[in-house]
Amino acid sequence: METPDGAPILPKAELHLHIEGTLEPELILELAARNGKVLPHPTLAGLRAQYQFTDLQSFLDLYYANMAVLVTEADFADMTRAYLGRAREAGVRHAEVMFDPQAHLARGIPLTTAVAGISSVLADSFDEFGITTGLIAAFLRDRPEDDALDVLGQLLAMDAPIIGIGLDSAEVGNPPSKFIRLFDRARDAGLRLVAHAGEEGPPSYVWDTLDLLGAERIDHGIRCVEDSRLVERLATGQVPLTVCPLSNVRLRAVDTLAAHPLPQMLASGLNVSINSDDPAYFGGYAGANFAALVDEFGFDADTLERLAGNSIRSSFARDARKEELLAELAAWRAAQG
Ligand SMILES: Nc1ncnc2[nH]cnc12
Ligand SMILES: [Zn+2]
Repeated sequence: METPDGAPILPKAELHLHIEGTLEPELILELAARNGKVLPHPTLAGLRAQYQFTDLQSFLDLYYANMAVLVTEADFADMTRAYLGRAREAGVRHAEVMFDPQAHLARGIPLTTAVAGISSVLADSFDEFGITTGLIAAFLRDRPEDDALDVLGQLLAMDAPIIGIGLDSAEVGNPPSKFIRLFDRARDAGLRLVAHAGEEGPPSYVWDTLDLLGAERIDHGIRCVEDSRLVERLATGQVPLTVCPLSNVRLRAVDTLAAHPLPQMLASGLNVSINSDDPAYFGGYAGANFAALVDEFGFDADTLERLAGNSIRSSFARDARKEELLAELAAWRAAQG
C-alpha cells in the first residue's frame, strides 16, 4: 500500500476493533432509512452532535442505541465492507474484528443474521482488500455470565467462524472473576482468549484477567502503569496490550494525548500495539491513531516499526502470514532510510 504521493504506508495488524464501532453517521442514517427506523437524532448534524463523551458509559449508550439500524444480513455486510475499505487505506494488512452478539440478540436480531452478514464479507477480505481477518465474539461484562455461556453455546452449536472470544462493555463493577466459566468453556472449545481490562478498571482487573481468565491479550491495559509489579509481569511475559490512544482521549480515560502513558509503556518494554477501537466514534482509523502519536510524541521510524511489529507478532494470524507481514514491515523500514 502507498499514499497518493507514492510513499509506502506502514503495514500493520489491527487487533482491537469493534465492528459496530465502525458504523459511520452517514451509514447509520442510510441503514435507518433502508429499514424504516426512526432515530432520536435523524439528521447528520443532530447525530454528530451526540459524539461528545464524558466516560465509557456515555459512549456505550450511543453505541448500543445506534445499533438499532442493523437489521438484515446485508446491513452487517455493508458495515463490514465499509470498515475493510477504510482499514486498507490505513495500511491494515490483518484485522481481528470483534462483534457483540448479545447486543444484537437483545434487539431480537437472530445470531445467524449478524454472524452470516459479517463473516460473509470477512471470508473474502483477502481477495477484495488484501487483508486477512479473524472474527472474535465479545461478551458483555455488564450482563450475567449465564447469558454469555448460553450465547457461546449457540455460537459453537452453529459452528460460527469465530477464532476467539473477548470481554467488553462497562468495566468498573464487572470484574473478570465474573467470567471464569465462560473463559474455561471457550478455552476447552479451542478458542483464543482476549479481554478488555485496565481501560477504566483498576490494575487488579488486569491481574485477574491474566490469572483467572487466562487471557492471551489485554485490550487497553493502560492503567497497568499504576502498578509497577504488574508492569514487570506484563513486560517479562511480553503480554500484548492493544492500546487505543484516540479512544482513551475521547472517553476521558486520559486527560489529553500528551498525558497518555504510551511513551512510559514503551520505555518499560511492554508489548504495545496501536488500534482504533471504535473509529467512527473516536476520530479516526488506525492511520489517524498513528498520525496523532507522531504529531504528539514525534515517534521515529524505529518506534513505528516496533509498534507495527508488535501488532503483527501479537496477532492470531498463521505463522506464514506473520512472516509475510514482517517482511513487508522490514521493506517499509528500509524505505524510510
Ligand atoms: N472501548 C470499549 N470498551 C469497552 N467496551 C466497548 N465496546 C465497544 N467499545 C468499547
Ligand atoms: Zn474496545
